[in-house]
Amino acid sequence: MDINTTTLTLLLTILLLPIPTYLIYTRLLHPLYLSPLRRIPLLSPPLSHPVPLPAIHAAHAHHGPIVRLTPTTLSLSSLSAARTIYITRGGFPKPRWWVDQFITYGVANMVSMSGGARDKAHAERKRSHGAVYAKSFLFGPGAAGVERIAGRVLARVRGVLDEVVKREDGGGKMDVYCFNGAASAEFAIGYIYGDGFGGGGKGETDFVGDKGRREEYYGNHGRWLKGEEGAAEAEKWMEGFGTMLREGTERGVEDGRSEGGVVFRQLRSKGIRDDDLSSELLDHFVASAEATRTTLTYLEWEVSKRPSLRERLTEELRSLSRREDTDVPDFKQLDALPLLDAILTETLRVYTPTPGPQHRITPPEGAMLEGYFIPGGVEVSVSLSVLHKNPEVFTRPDVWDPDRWLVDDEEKIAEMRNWFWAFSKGSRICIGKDFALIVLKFIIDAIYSRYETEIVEDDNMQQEDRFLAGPVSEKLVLKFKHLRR
Ligand code: HEM
Repeated sequence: MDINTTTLTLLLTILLLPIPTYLIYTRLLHPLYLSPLRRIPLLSPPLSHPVPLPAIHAAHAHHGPIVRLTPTTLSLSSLSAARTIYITRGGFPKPRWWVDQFITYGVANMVSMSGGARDKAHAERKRSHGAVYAKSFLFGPGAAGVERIAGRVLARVRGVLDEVVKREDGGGKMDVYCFNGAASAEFAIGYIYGDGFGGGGKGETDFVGDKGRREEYYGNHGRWLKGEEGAAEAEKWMEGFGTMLREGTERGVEDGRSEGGVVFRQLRSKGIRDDDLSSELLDHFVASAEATRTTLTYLEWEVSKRPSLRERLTEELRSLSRREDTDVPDFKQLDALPLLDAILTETLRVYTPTPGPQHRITPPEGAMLEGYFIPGGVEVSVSLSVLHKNPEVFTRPDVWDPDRWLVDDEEKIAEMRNWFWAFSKGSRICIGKDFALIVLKFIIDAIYSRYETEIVEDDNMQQEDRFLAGPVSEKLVLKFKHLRR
């Protein structure tokens, strides 16, 4: 060995030695002997972040209510841990890497704020929405506006479905995934931005009637949410779309053509303007356009497999009183229908639109979880579908069975409701929960009070493993047939 080779070997050893040392320390010594979390079972073999949802389910089935998914991140599955993490004293904040993914226009909106007991900005932003999404408003002072939007949107939904049924070539067949999104998106546009949109005129949205328009929107929406190739351009497109809606609404208000949507007016009254306003409103719109289409699509899929359940649902829907001019049902009655509510709740339980980990970080003073002291700054989460598939609470948890919500046992129903977290709970509870539920019920009524549905194509209907989890195929083809009145 000459001097050059020796020097080179020495140099390489000095340079490369830290790598195995680092790996041995972080993968072996620290997690096994030094970490304050070392007594908590560690997923084996260790997977890297993010851990697939099926592996999280399996880890809890094997190790119980607390498990280390990676040496430094914890998953929990008990109701008491969920309450500590998300509810008690405002819950824990979200980690920075997580909220940063939801920033649009370079400004933090409600979703992209950390939250938790110390984040006054999040609490303030949530308060600035006032009561506009609360059930007491939607069913009280806001009811006339909701009914007006329902009359317009549902007439279009029925119009498109009637066309589909009549069409000789298609024989009643339609891919409903995108269409479902369009129907709920139109409700959201009306409520958030106002009646000036969705009329089908120039510059308006008409997602229900205009297939090209909704496909253009959902193409960008999907690429952006999934972070796929082209995500940066898609984000720009989405921001342009949000600005177009916000500025169009402002112009409509200025020249007296529109009074602006309920949410737009509320946020403007709190001084929220420009990109800040665009960002907040766009976020609500995206939430409406995504989570509701997942729910509607799985609901239609399950109902289409069960003709006798569909008959029960139709009978229930046909018992409603309706407005003669618009056919919109009385929505207090609609909201109180037991079978409809059971079918919707069961769909949200089994096919939770956000089934995976709801990431949080322990506060600086640390916290007790499942009998362990967890120091501050540790990433913890509960996966909503892990709560929803607890076999001790939900018998045969993977089976979609709406009748489980109709048993004559108040205690059992209360227990299941406690474990039902589709909209999360605590300070980060979905602000659009009651709006989403009534919109979904309106659309289900527009379909199943008039049509029966049959499955034509349902390949790859399993949920994607991502935060907003629709069907892998992004497609469900149904055949619609008119029911006799
Ligand atoms: C089936 C429909 C829906 C489901 C299952 C759903 C579910 C959720 C969940 C689980 C969260 C908590 C997320 C987290 O903590 O990171 C959330 C938050 C949120 N949702 Fe929804 N959502 C739905 C529809 C809607 C609609 C229609 C809107 C608006 C009109 C909306 C607006 C929001 C907003 C703004 C937040 C953030 C709240 C906060 O940061 O405090 N969602 N939603």
